[in-house]
Amino acid sequence: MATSHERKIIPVADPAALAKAAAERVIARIEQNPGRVAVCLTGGSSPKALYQLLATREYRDTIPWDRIDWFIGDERLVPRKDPLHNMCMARQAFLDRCAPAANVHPIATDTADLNDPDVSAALYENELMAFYGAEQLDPARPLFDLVLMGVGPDGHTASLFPGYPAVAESARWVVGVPKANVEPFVPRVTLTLPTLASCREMLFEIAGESKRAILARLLAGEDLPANRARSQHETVWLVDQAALPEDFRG
Ligand SMILES: O=C(O)[C@H](O)[C@@H](O)[C@H](O)[C@H](O)COP(=O)(O)O
Repeated sequence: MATSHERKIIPVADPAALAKAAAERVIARIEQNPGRVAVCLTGGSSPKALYQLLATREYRDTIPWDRIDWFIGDERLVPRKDPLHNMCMARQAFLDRCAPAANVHPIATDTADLNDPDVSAALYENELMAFYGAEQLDPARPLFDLVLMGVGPDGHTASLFPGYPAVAESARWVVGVPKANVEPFVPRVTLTLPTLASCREMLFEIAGESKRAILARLLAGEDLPANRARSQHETVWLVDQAALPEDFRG
């Protein structure tokens, strides 16, 4: 049953504990769906430890790789082998060693229209719709089992930056963003809030002292994209002690 817009905050000790807690949630989500599982990954530095953990023997041997499809919530418009490319990071951290190539769904960035994020967005929207088997999202049938997310210093999540039109987009599944609000200032492609919301669980990983200031603003309820991003079902924030503002520390 949908818990709609509630959000659960789970404090953990440090980045290692956070990666482990996230890995356990990934496994639990996979186990809850005996069919084809869809996971939407995120970029940035925060999820790297989780990705590397999933490739270790302990997790790798228990994950049914054949029935999991891996998508990405946003992409930077750089060549697909550039270290700044989000799916490239995920590939290097675990997918290339673990997942069948056909189950990995990157956003195309190596086209002749490399500088046109709208072209990449339209291609990915078509791919998501084909995977889902419909052009309208049905709240009773989420697109993703799990969506991973991070938070940027300005309160962005995916490539949904404060005040940008992409944040208000309600019809399109994927949109182009001509310029990012933070480094790298390259064009981006991002799934929109309704698309990201179409999941059984949205899982944020927030760690480190550098996140404390923005986390305080978010917890105070400021209207920022990371606060608007909610699953139609379950939303969980894993937060380590260094990121937690004093009032919230255990
Ligand atoms: O492409 C991106 O940059 C991301 O998907 C972005 O939304 C990221 O999750 C946050 O900026 C947090 O980034 P860090 O994990 O590097 O702090």
